[in-house]
Parts: sequence; C-alpha cells; structure tokens
Amino acid sequence: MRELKFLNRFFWKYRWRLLLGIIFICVSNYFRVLQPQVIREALDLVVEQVSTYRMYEGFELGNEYFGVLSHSLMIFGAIVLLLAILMGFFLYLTRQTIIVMSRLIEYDLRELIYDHYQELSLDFYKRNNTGDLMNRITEDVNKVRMYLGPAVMYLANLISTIALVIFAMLAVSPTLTLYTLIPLPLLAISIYYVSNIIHTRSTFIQQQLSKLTSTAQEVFSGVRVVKSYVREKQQVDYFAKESDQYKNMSMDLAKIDAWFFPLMVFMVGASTILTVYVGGLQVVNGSISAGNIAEFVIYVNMLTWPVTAIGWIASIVQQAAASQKRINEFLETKTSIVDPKPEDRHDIEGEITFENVSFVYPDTGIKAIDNVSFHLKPGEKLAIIGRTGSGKTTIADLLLRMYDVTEGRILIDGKDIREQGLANLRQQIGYVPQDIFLFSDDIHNNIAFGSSTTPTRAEIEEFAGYAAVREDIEGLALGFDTLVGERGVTLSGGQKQRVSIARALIKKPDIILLDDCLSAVDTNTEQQILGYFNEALGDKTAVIITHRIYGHLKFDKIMVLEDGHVAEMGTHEELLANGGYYSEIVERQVEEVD
Ligand SMILES: Nc1ncnc2c1ncn2[C@@H]1O[C@H](COP(=O)(O)OP(=O)(O)OP(=O)(O)O)[C@@H](O)[C@H]1O
Repeated sequence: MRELKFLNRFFWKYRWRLLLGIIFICVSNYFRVLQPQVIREALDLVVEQVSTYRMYEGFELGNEYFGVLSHSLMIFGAIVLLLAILMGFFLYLTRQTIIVMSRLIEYDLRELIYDHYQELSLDFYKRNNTGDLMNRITEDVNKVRMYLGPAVMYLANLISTIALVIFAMLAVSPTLTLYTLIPLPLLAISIYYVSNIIHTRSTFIQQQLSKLTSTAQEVFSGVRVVKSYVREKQQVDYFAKESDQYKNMSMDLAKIDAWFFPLMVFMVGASTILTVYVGGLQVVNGSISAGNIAEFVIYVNMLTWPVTAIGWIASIVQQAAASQKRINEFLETKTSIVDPKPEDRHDIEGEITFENVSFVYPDTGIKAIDNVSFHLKPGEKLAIIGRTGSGKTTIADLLLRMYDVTEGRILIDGKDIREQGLANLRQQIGYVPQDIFLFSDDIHNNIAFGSSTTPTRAEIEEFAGYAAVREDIEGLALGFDTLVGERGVTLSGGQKQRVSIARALIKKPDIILLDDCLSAVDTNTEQQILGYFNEALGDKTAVIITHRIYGHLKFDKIMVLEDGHVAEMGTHEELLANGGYYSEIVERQVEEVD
C-alpha cells in the first residue's frame, strides 16, 4: 500500500472535489435511509387502520375512510418518490465530483509518466521492451484510476451507508440489529475470498491474453517471413494452442464467478429470514411494529451492496498498489544523461574532438569503443569505415550524447559535450540513423518534423529535392500528403532513407551525421545526394558512416575502425598507400564496377 502514497499529492490537488463528493454521497445516503422509515410509517398506518376500515366496510363512512387512507398512502408514495429523486440527484453529483476527479488524476498521471519517458535516455529504452512501456502508461494507469475513482467512491458509500443504516436500526431495536447484522461479516469475508480468487484468475487470463495479442502482432509484422518460409500452419497451431489455454482459463474463471451472486443472495436471504423471525417475535411481544420488519428488510438490502463491495474494493486497491509500484519503478528511474543547461541556445562552429574515448555498454559490458581519438576542424568531413560491429554507430550515439563516454572526452568547439546544453547540442546536429524510422503520418509532416519552425510546402519540396526524393514523392497520387507507415503506403527502403535525409537537412544543422544512410539507394541517386552535400554542406562539419567509398565526396579524413579501436586514419591517398582494410574495399569496389 506504500506505493499508493504517491497518489496523495493528486488527492490534495483535487481536495475540494473529493470533499464535495464525500458530502454528496453522505447526503444521498441520508435520503436513502429515510425511505424505509417512510415505508414503515405507511405500513404501520395500513396495519393499524385496516381493522377500523373493515368495521365500516359497506357503509358510507367506510368509503370515506378508504378515500382518506388511500390519499395518505399516496402522500407516502410521493414522499418515497421525492426521496428517490433527491437521492439520485446527489448520487449524480457524487459521480460528477469523485469520478471526474479520478479522470483528471488519470490525465495528470499519464502526462507525468509520458513526460518522464521522454526525458529518459536511450539505455532505458534498450533495457525495457515497448510492450512494457505501453502497459505501464495504459493498463497500469487504468488500474490506478479504478482506485482513485470507483474504489474511493464505494468506500465513502460503504462507510456512510453502514453508519447511517446501523444508526437508524439501533434507534428501532438494538437486539434485532444484532441478529440482522450477524450474517453480513460472513458475507464480506466470503466475497473477499471469492474476489481474490477471481482477481488471481483474471490476472492469469490477462497475461495469457497479452501473450496471445503479442504472438498475433509479431506474426502480422513478420508476415513476409512467415509466408516465405511457409510456416502458416505452425503459426495457426501455435495460436490455437495458446488460444485454447486462454479458453480453459476463462472457463475456470466463469466457474468461480458463478459463485458470486448465489453467495450474495444466500447471505442476504439468511439475514432476511433472521430479521423476519426475530422481528416477528418482537412484534408479538409488542416491542416493535410490523412496519419495522419491512423497514429492517430494506435496510438489509441496502447494506448488501456496500458490504459486498468490501471485497471488491480490497481487490481494486491491491491491483492499484501493484500497478502503482510498476509505475513508480519507472518514475524513480533517473535519466543517465543529464542536461546541464536546458535553456542554452547557441550556434556552434562544428569543431569535433574525440580525446581517448572509450565506451562500454552498461548492460552487456561490451567494450564497443576503445581509446578513439580524432580531431575535425569546422567544415571538415570524416568518413568512418569498418566491419559490422566495429563500433561505428556507437560513435554516432556518443556524439549525440545518447550515451556518455566511459573514458576520455568528446569536445565540440573545444568544450566537453557533457557541459553543454543537451537540447542545443542535438538541435545543431542533423542525424540520419541507420534504422530509419518514419512516423505514421504524411510525408510533409515527416520531413517537417526535423525543423524547429513550421516549414512551408515550398521548403519541404526544396529539401526533398536535395535528398533526391522529390520526384519519387511527386509520383505518388497524393504527393507530399501521402500517408506513410502502418496507415499508409509503404515506401521503399531507399525512399525512406531519402525522406529521412530531407528531415535531417531541413534542420539546417551545423554538424551532419549520417549513419550508413545511402546503403539502399542506387549509384545515380547517391551521386545526386553527394553532389548536394558537396555544394550545400561545404562549410558544415560532416561525419559519414559508410560501407562504401564515395568518389563524389571528398573526405578530409577517413577513419577505419576495428573492434572499437582506430585501425587506420588518414586521407584517401594515405590509406590507399597503407594497403590495409581501406585499400581492400576500394579494390573490391573498383572490381565490382569493372
Ligand atoms: N545497445 C547496445 N547494448 C549493448 N551492446 C551493444 C549495443 N549496441 C551495440 N552494441 C555492441 O557494440 C558493438 C558495436 O556496435 P555498433 O552498432 O556500434 O557497430 P557498427 O560498426 O555500427 O555495426 P554495423 O555496421 O553493423 O551497423 C557490437 O559488438 C554490438 O553488439
């Protein structure tokens, strides 16, 4: 329950709503408790007056007597109706305050978690899977909301109903109250027990359902692989097996669920029988009226739901505590990359220095970068080449401060990047990652995403032109308004890379960082893009990670990485003369062209 303390700040924020809600529910219950009393009065009136009426029945006076009696009963009926309306009105106000409060807190909480997610560094996202992140912001928040709204409301209802009903019962007959209440704790305990079993089984069902959904989702995403390997039958069998397990679990739940209402009805029945029996004896000895028995039977029914709700509330609170614990785990996670100057905004020249940089991935202990040093003056171009897994992407991640170096320093314009504004640093670097990602939005917005202002269509077209993708886009029926991703068309790998380049270029960055982003484009398009880079990025510092040697782009330095350390470093000519890995790939590329 300690976990739920976190939510007290929200209760405090909306304290007036909460207080009003509690007052409304008490008022509503007050009117509810008056109803049986009015009914008791009406019944007693009938019981008392019916024998007098029988005496005059058939006479003129008898008819008059009947008229007065039915008029009085109608007044009682009208009072009961009025009380029901008042009760309903205040119940409406209760929901408008407490349930609305829970929705507002749900919104605040979700925003808080999402803001926190945005702050967290890449290693957090690598450590936790997307499904888990999604669950905590959706399912877990929903469960916490059940505690904030319905559980709080039913708890207030439970306390006020029990207090008011028992008070009204005691005023009539303490002995009868005692007998009537005997079965209720048993009801509460058994419902609690049944609710717990229901909760445990529901949790397993939920987990099985998630497994089922993610299995289906994975098969849908990998449908190409499934089909090309003709694995449809295996997938169907596997799904059927999991689905069968889900069905069995649901059946088990239905069995225990079926106990819920009979148990409730049985306990209420027991309480009613006791009331009628003990109450009947008391009527005989004259200590209460016949109307009191009816009044008590209504009280018992009134107590049924709140008492049943004890088990339900307990189960909601338990689930909410478990969910809040999971939420707190993430909220307490501190980002490993701290922005020392969030407000910092300055242009940079583009000088980059790596000083004996080493980096070990914290989760795997892999030393991806080992004592790497290089220096680029503003405007210089560096190519990073190396076998797969040699640490090229890690260099890009370190430059963007997705991770902080384990040893050494990275300087931009002579200043350690850990001492510069993080947002400013990233703002000045135009980055095209290796694994291209486009949002499920139109192409215009995907490119505009790179810009801090709202670019015009002409600008978007201009930068799409620089990335040599403009013609491809204009060839689509909806042009730049074409939706991409899950809801739209599927662009080819090369088109996606170029849209992503346009997104980086429109940022007008001081440093450009491209991670193998021309791997899926043909040589002509590559030349077109590089031509633009030569022309427009002339004064920008560029770090280009590649597996190919580009004849069209003149690099000031070429760095060959091997297992995280610098194996070769120099100009094209120097490395060719070296006869190492670089000259090998140049030779291979020349052979391919021949
Ligand atoms: N998030 C990570 N956590 C742990 N280890 C990682 C992570 N990312 C990369 N590595 C490891 O670090 C090493 C360098 O990886 P990196 O992605 O930088 O290589 P690369 O040269 O860019 O490869 P490629 O050319 O295939 O993209 C590899 O051994 C890789 O397994």
